[in-house]
Amino acid sequence: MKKQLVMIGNGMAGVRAIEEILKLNKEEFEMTIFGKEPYPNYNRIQLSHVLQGDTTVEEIIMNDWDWYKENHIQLFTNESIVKINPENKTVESSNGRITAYDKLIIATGSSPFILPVKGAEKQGVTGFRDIHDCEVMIKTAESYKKAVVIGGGLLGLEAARGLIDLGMTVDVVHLMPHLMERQLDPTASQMLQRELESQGMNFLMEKQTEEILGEDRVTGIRFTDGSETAADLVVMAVGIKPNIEVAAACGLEVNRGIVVNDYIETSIPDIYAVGECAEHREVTYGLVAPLYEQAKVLAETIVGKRESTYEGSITGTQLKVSGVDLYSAGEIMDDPSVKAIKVHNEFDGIYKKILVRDNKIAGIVLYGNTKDSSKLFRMMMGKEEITDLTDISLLQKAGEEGAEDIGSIPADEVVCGCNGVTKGTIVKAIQTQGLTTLNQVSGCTNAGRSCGRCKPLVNDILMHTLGDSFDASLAKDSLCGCTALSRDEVVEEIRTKGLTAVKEVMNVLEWKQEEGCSKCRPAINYFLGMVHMDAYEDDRDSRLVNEKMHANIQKDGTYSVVPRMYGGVTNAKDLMKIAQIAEKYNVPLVKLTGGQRIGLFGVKREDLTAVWQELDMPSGYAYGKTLRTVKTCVGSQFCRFGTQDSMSLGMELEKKFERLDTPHKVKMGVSACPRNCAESGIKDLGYVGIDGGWEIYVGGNGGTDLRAGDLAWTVTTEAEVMEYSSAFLQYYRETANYLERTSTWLERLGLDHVKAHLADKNIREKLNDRLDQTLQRYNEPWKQAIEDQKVNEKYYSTKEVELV
Ligand SMILES: Cc1cc2nc3c(=O)[nH]c(=O)nc-3n(C[C@H](O)[C@H](O)[C@H](O)COP(=O)(O)OP(=O)(O)OC[C@H]3O[C@@H](n4cnc5c(N)ncnc54)[C@H](O)[C@@H]3O)c2cc1C
Ligand SMILES: NC(=O)c1ccc[n+]([C@@H]2O[C@H](COP(=O)([O-])OP(=O)(O)OC[C@H]3O[C@@H](n4cnc5c(N)ncnc54)[C@H](O)[C@@H]3O)[C@@H](O)[C@H]2O)c1
Ligand code: SF4
Ligand code: FES
Repeated sequence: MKKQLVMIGNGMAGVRAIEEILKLNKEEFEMTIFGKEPYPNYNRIQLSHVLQGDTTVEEIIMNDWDWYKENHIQLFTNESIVKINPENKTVESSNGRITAYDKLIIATGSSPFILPVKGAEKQGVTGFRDIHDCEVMIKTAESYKKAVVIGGGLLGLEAARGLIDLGMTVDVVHLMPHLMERQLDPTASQMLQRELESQGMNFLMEKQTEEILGEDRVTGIRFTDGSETAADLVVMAVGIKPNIEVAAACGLEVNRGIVVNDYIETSIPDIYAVGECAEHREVTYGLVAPLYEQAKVLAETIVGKRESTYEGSITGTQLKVSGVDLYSAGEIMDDPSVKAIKVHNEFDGIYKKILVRDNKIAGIVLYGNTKDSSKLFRMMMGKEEITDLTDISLLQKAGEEGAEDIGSIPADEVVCGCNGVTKGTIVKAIQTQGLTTLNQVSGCTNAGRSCGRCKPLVNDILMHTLGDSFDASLAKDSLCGCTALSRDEVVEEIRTKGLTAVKEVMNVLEWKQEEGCSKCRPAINYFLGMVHMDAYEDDRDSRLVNEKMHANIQKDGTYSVVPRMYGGVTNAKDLMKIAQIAEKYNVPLVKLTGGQRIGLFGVKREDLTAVWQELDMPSGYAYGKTLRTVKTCVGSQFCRFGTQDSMSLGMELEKKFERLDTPHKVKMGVSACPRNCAESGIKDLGYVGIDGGWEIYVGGNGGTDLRAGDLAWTVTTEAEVMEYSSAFLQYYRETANYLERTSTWLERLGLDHVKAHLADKNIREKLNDRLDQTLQRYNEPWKQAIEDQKVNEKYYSTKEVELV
């Protein structure tokens, strides 16, 4: 009979230990896992990205329900273990279920530390630890405006960034004079604070919370100095405490965590503790890298190998906030026992500090450029002598950029810090197992499976190792958790099997979830339209919510109305009409948008159809994955510098491409001279007039991932502008991942590749033809709502609309 292995906790460290055990011996145990949360194993680290709106809960599931079935693991979710009985080797669950074990792993993780202040139990006070907390914050942000995050550590700052992204105003309350004082020295900390302030965070430093104010629900916070701040939501991010209660109650030796030895054994035979709940050599850890090391050792211990021991870890930290690049490891503070090598370039916002003791690196703090982090960490961990190195070779010149030279990275350098995976391991896996995609490399080596920061580098190693045989188009990432098929495979199946409807695609291609998810439904609808061109009937209900409504939902549940104004040009008649409607419907805000349009903000859902009917103007698609706006300068018609007629080209472009579905939003700019008043350099397609023609720039982006467009073509006529633009857009439509901007798409395929492909006149013509055919299928969306009562009722009556 197989031995019974029971695990308490279904989190990151515990399930990693199970994976390691399965790798060593699939047959030895019958496994049962109890998890307090109602989900299969998910990537807790990515909750910050869920909150920041970069990913969804579905996408962060690491081992789905099928994985447990396939590995014959009995999983009880929503069921906590309340008691361990070491005498008769059983555990008891919150449902009263008694389960016997031969070996028991405790992997209960930690809970957020909630400050024991008056009012901490009020509604609107939460920690940030699990999917539920994340959902509470997202929901709160729908109806409330002001959040206060207590704690300026890693978690607090990532939470604050997410809450800003959700539209809330955020105060971060911090006890100490400097943020992240355990990871950064004051210089780096101040640089971080300045950056975060520029992103909209407000800091209340050196404040100690005394009381959470409000009746049932929080309304504010009072500090010990008597000052107060208002709050609709309070997120406590002041550290964590290991979950040790059940372990302590059964007589296990506990301190801050459950005490384990170098084999990850507790004080009672056949009971083990791993992860944040475990304490090893008086240290508990709160990052996955050391926990995964523990998991590996534990697996060997449990299968009786007992070869490796866990010796403790030094950890490196990074913050997952876009626009912030920082890294720290080891010691951080200058003191008489260490010498520091520092580079501080205030112009480029770069700070690098290495602390050296006895000619060996003792600590690293990097801000603004963390390219050297792996190299320095390896040197620190290997206790390398640095006597022969110059300061410059240790710390590359601040601000020095350039592509990573993959060939020069030594094989033993750790590429994925979370999972301790070296370049050598990745290269070997690619070569020996014939891997061709990032997903496969992650699956085999674990690299990239946790915080995800190393993924670009792992991908570069993949490309470098495969050399000429690397084919970007083959690089396979599955479309979403509902299918193992990649984007390209789904598109191919649509073409070859002649699939014509979203549901049909999901049925025929055996989607794991019958209804799909918010990631795949809009993508499939887009692919179907792209493949079948004018023959496809759009599935409106599969679209993202703003597209489904043909209006952007605002944070208070009202909508915006942005009529089309070709090239940003309007006239007195339209302006009067807009003004009258704004007055008639009490529109609270009339504002010029960044794309030179007039937006009416705060329109009630039930007024939308009437507003559009009275406007009698085309929709500006300010909400869509489509051409948004073509921004133009006044150009040769009025400006004395203008060499070309930018307004007329802008209007022509906008009239041609309006309503076209694209993988992501597309913006254009037309400037009539290189002074570039229409900011053509940061548009997906930007045009700059020069003597005798136009320069066409592609792949620019003025948003979060700022990118200057690349000059792709210089042409002489407007007809050529239209031909190249159509070809470029259609090639992007046909090859980009859904929700991939032209900037990332272009970086992925490479400018040279795109230019070479479109250099062929024949190819350009075919792309133009397919785009023209597709354009024939679009109608003015508001006309349909105005004319069709059913559509009007379905989407614009005051009944709740199901959000995708
Ligand atoms: C928002 C956020 C961002 C993070 N970002 C990073 C990062 O960038 N890098 C990094 O390295 N780390 C990060 N971390 C920390 C990392 O997620 C944790 O270190 C890791 O998840 C700990 O794994 P664990 O298995 O010990 O605990 P957990 O993942 O918390 O798993 C423990 C599980 O046990 C369950 N449980 C507890 N008691 C019982 C019981 N009695 N019965 C049954 N089940 C029980 C819990 O509900 C939980 O599901 C982050 C954490 C958060 C919250
Ligand atoms: N990027 C990452 O690696 C990452 C991201 C999120 C969370 N985490 C992990 O999650 C865990 C929890 O993170 P955390 O930031 O809560 O813990 P933490 O202990 O790292 O930081 C807590 C911060 O709160 C401050 N603080 C303490 N009491 C306070 C008070 N009364 N008022 C104001 N500030 C106070 C502390 O000075 C400290 O800077 C940690 O283990 C962390 O490593 C890691
Ligand atoms: S880009 Fe040149 S032509 Fe256009 S408005 Fe500016 S200065 Fe005038
Ligand atoms: S460094 Fe975090 S997943 Fe690789």
